Amino acid sequence: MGERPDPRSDPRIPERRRGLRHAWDATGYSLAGLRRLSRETAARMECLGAALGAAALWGAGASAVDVLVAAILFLLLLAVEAINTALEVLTNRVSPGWSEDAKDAKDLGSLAVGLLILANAGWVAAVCTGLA
Ligand SMILES: Nc1ncnc2c1ncn2[C@@H]1O[C@H](COP(=O)(O)OP(=O)(O)OP(=O)(O)O)[C@@H](O)[C@H]1O
Repeated sequence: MGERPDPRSDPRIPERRRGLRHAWDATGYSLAGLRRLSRETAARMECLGAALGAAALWGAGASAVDVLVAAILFLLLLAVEAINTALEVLTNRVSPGWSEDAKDAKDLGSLAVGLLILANAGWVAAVCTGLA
């Protein structure tokens, strides 16, 4: 069996640095991820939903704690959407044709996002109706 080429020898992959420089680099990579996520229609729709939810919470006179919980749930949704997008990108790369595994991977990622959308909508509905 032939040896695999070391991907780190590709000059487009930045070298790993240590300490504060590592944290600085990681922040840059996260911002690059945010730019990539902003190209996803689903992420844009979720931001629109968050804006509508914020308006509903404001109209219902939600407390600061209610708004904090809603904000944390929304950040969790964006985080899972980012991981789902990464999963889709990798799935398309590994399995460009139809496969049961690709279907499972994408459907499960979709389920994770769907559950968090339910949690977000449920929380806003509970606050607005006085249940929470
Ligand atoms: N390679 C594949 N093999 C089998 N089924 C697939 C494959 N690609 C997609 N699917 C099926 O099609 C569905 C939609 O896939 P798609 O890639 O369009 O994702 P999506 O959830 O619409 O993503 P997005 O709209 O965020 O890009 C998947 O959930 C899966 O059921």
